[in-house]
Amino acid sequence: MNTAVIIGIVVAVIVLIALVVLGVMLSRRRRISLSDDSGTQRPVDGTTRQVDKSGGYQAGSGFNFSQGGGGVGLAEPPEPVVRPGTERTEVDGQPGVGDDASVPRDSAQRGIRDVALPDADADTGTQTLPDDTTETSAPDDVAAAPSSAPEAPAVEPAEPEPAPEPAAPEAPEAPATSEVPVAEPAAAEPTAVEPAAPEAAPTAAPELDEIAPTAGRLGRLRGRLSRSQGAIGKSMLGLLGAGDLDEESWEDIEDTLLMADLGTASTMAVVERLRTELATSSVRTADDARALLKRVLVEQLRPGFDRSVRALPHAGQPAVVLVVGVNGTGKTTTTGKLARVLVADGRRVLLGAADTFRAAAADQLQTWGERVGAEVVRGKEQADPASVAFDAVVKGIDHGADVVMIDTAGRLHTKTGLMDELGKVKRVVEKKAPVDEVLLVLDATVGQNGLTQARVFAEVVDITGVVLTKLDGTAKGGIVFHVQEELGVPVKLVGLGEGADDLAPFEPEAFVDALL
Ligand SMILES: Nc1nc2c(ncn2[C@@H]2O[C@H](COP(=O)(O)OP(=O)(O)OP(=O)(O)O)[C@@H](O)[C@H]2O)c(=O)[nH]1
Repeated sequence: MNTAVIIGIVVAVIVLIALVVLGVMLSRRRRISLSDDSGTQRPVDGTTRQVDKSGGYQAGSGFNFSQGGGGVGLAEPPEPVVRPGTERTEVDGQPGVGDDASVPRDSAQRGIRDVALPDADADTGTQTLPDDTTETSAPDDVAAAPSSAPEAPAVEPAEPEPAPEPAAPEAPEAPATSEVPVAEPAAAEPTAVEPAAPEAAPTAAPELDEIAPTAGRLGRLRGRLSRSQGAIGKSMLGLLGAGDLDEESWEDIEDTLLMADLGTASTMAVVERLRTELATSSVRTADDARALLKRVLVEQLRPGFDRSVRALPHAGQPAVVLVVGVNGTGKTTTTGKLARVLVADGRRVLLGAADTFRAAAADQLQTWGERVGAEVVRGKEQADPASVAFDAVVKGIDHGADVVMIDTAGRLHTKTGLMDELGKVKRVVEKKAPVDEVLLVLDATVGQNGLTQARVFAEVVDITGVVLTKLDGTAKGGIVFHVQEELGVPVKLVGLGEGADDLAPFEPEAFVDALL
């Protein structure tokens, strides 16, 4: 073998080795960039922190957001949702005005015409809204069917014929000025949100609110629970601290819990645990009684539940949050309050005003959006809500929003047509993107009636979390126990006032602390 051949072989070997090394380096670099996109989250307590990529993170005792898309499950899976079955005819205590409760819930439902939507992928990136106002119009087939438009309600919305599922509205090319419609918040200063004005904004940027720190809100708002504090905490501690408990005292304890709306199952479970614990451990002081009661109540609140709100983007798409509930429970207010928290967390939020019955509802949401720097997609009055929700999600995807929150119209759970319409809103949205979170907003002051509502909503749209509002106005904070027990769905957020920052993540320990 001559020298030239040997040199040739050596060169070939070196080139081969170099190629292998290069290949390994390239594959490593690709792996890093792939897993790098969603790992940095900005907690809402004002610090910047790297978190694991498992989806959820704990921002101190602040709000806890996670990714949906099936990646984040419940730490403690809920028991199966209780289906109402024949109980759907239960209408005791329901509002009577215009109520169609006399229509049996299990009677044949009016059909919903399926109209083919464009392929989910086919129009991604091309669909835009017609103009900067972000107002969407009902698809032609909906607009052309005035019989489906409900009468403007005096007390409650009249039951409309469900409109046909809309085809995605054909939208003309958007003008260049609407290229960046989702405000980019200043993530570095989460408590004083300064989103950059969208390029399209023709007027001066609206004055943005300062957002109260989100960490430890439940603790700070504990005074708001004073009414429940008296009804549960003080009464129970008084009874437990009275020394040896005879049967009559145990009955008083039971009554106290029932009156605070814990519901029979939770009341029995709490009493049982207290009896067992008192038989085996000595409770001599008020502190002992408090510690025991706290332990038992916290356990009953299932601390293992995953209460994170699935509002983080995943797979390159925004999270989709649907907010549902009966009239006046606080859906719009909650949507606005939560948008504030998300914006403070550095998220791009887009709000969909799918309440097309009341123009005031969309205006209300628009005001919230302007105050926090979140864009609002709204429809014409009486437009098909499913169409508006669909448009909002399309726009959220097109413009790189992190989360699209859809505020739906209040509807009585006893109204078959309105409940069908809500089911349709979810189905239509899901043709574009999965709905990650369905938050049922329940007014805590209505007590047991809230449970009846919750059962029907759970059946129609598979709720994933409950927001209990107006806990500041009731002595019946025990409804939290009942809702979870009955639905197997976690209470994720609580409303503790009308103020923009009076929304807190629900934390069993802090909640029980506030009660005792
Ligand atoms: N005290 C108190 N009031 C609240 C709370 N949440 C909402 N509200 C008030 O409840 C009222 C109704 O709130 P909305 O957000 O308009 O309710 P909604 O469910 O969107 O109403 P509809 O769209 O008509 O169904 C408003 O006056 C809110 O300020 C809360 O946590 N505490």
